[in-house]
Amino acid sequence: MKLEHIGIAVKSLGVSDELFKKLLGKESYKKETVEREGVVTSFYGTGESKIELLEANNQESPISKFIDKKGEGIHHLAFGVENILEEVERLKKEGFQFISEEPKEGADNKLVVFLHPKSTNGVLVELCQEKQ
Ligand SMILES: CC[C@@H](C(=O)O)C(=O)SCCNC(=O)CCNC(=O)[C@H](O)C(C)(C)COP(=O)(O)OP(=O)(O)OC[C@H]1O[C@@H](n2cnc3c(N)ncnc32)[C@H](O)[C@@H]1OP(=O)(O)O
Ligand SMILES: [Co+2]
Repeated sequence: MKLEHIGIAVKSLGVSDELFKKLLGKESYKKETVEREGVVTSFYGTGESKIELLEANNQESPISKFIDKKGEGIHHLAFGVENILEEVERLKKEGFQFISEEPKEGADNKLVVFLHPKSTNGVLVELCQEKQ
């Protein structure tokens, strides 16, 4: 597995895009809304991995809840896999708990699933596979 992206919960993409543009010395290469997750995303390439900024677009969004409880900051780690269904089966056998085992459409042309942070040392983990 490779670290594909780090998801960062932000209150305002307008503000945080300015900050990350200054920090990384480059523009976001893509902005995409994923309605099902209640998020607007903005991506930055950083070598082999990416930074995914996440702003909530409604009050029920996981990002709204996260920011209300913990404030802005690292929200999840995403690992890129070749075959997401095989990885789900492998990790289930290892005792990990999934929020949902069925891969769903994520951002940036990916299928995604999430492991529950309670089974991964308090860190929300996403698995993602490039869509064919
Ligand atoms: C853009 C698409 C995609 C991509 O392509 O990259 C994305 O990245 S989408 C990102 C947003 N989507 C998600 O986060 C989906 C998965 N998350 C969830 O299903 C939920 O957020 C959750 C993890 C199941 C928590 O939901 P819920 O139980 O309703 O919220 P609570 O606020 O009650 O939290 C329960 C418990 O979990 C802790 N928690 C919540 N979020 C995180 C987190 N990101 N990292 C670590 N821990 C988290 C929360 O603190 C609570 O803990 P306790 O207080 O100890 O019970
Ligand atoms: Co993500």
